[in-house]
Amino acid sequence: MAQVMNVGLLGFGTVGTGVLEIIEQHQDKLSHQIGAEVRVKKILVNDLEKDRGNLVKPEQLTKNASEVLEDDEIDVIVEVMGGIEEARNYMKQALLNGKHVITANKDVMALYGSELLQIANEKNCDLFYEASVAGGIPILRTIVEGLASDRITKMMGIVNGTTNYILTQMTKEGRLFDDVLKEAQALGYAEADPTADVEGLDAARKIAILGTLGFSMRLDLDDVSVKGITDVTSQDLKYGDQLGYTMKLVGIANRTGDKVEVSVQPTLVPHEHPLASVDDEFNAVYVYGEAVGETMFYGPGAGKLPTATAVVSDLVEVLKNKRLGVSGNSAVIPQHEKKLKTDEEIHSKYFLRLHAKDLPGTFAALTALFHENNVSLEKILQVPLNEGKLAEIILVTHEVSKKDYDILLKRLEEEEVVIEVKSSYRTEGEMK
Ligand SMILES: NC(=O)C1=CN([C@@H]2O[C@H](COP(=O)(O)OP(=O)(O)OC[C@H]3O[C@@H](n4cnc5c(N)ncnc54)[C@H](OP(=O)(O)O)[C@@H]3O)[C@@H](O)[C@H]2O)C=CC1
Ligand SMILES: N[C@@H](CC=O)C(=O)O
Repeated sequence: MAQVMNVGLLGFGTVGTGVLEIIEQHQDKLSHQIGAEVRVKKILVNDLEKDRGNLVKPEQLTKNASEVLEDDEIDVIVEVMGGIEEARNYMKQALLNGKHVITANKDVMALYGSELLQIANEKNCDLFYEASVAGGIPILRTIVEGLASDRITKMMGIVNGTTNYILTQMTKEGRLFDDVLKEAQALGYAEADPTADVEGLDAARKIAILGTLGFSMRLDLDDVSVKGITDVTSQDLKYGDQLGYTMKLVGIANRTGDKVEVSVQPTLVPHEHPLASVDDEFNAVYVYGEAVGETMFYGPGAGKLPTATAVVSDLVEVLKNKRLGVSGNSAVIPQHEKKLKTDEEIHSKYFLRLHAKDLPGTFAALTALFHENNVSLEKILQVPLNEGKLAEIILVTHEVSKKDYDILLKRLEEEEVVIEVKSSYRTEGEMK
């Protein structure tokens, strides 16, 4: 009789139902790869009364976590319930009980990944989390295994499907932020609380995970400077486009020498850069390695089946390791001490939009300020507003240190001819 591998699911929402569907529909391929039948034995949910069609038998569902975590017949726990403290505790408990764990939870991995990985190592268990970054793109395995021989110096990623969907629909269809967000929620892309998506926190968690693995340096969420897309306006998108840029929420992790910078912000990417054409819920991660040069990985970053594919592929890896009697976490223990760049060491170009009095001398005053603060200009666009009483001025700088740029911004806000600094964005990805 064929061997059976029992799986316990924590959560049966968008991703959880996808996991069950893939296990059932791809059973032939899975059992061929691992030499055993994969069976979902027990599923933890919140609400036993919820209509789940005929996807599961009522006896598979429970509200009692111990029925999943303490079941000796269950070999692997798949955590797809989301949230932080409860999910962390369940994963911890599962590992302490000697069970392998797979999770799609970037919130927990960004905050408590090192604690959980340590327990996994002590207990000789696997802890895999491929689905936690960029949904269906196998980016973590690519960084840890595919590029193991290289020294990665830069990663730039569109790693949040919800915000990419919103920005794409605002840019291409002229739709309103709130309407598109509702649609992204209905499509299952957004987090239970979409604030984490639109405020950039979800992307920050993912870039912290990517940076930790890519630079082999433990990067915490607090190390990531974060700005979301809630202040981005249709005017910003329009003027960005006129100057040759597309707006994206970009996570950046870059390393110079032994120092790194990790950040997430709305960023203007040149139209010709490959990241500019990554639309809707799709994600992409651009990775630069000293030996390999430029690479880019593209695919669906959210949604039921793409995310579940990553989860079930982790499951196959766990079950293969189990048969071989090995565990696979050692490659992810950071090797380097954390060293973060200062604002003087972070360099970028910036897009700046301001309203100024339309008077003789306005430009002289502005350019004097730029000169005093070591900022030189690459592009300028001026649009008259309010019958010529006001000028909308859009500028793109050459590369400047974050320190000098922040001082310039402050000085601009105090300058008499400036009525308001409307917006300011980093621009990244100039093609060499
Ligand atoms: N959706 C996506 O595209 C992606 C999601 N992820 C991550 O995957 C995880 C799951 O996301 P998703 O499937 O969208 O979430 P959903 O909200 O769709 O599903 C959550 C599931 O977990 C159950 N659940 C939640 N809290 C508890 C609890 N305290 N006790 C018991 N059961 C609980 C819910 O039960 P009930 O059904 O009874 O309500 C539901 O079945 C999250 O960590 C998310 O960040 C990662 C990549 C992409
Ligand atoms: N809310 C997330 C889901 C996947 O991680 C996103 O929009 O990318």
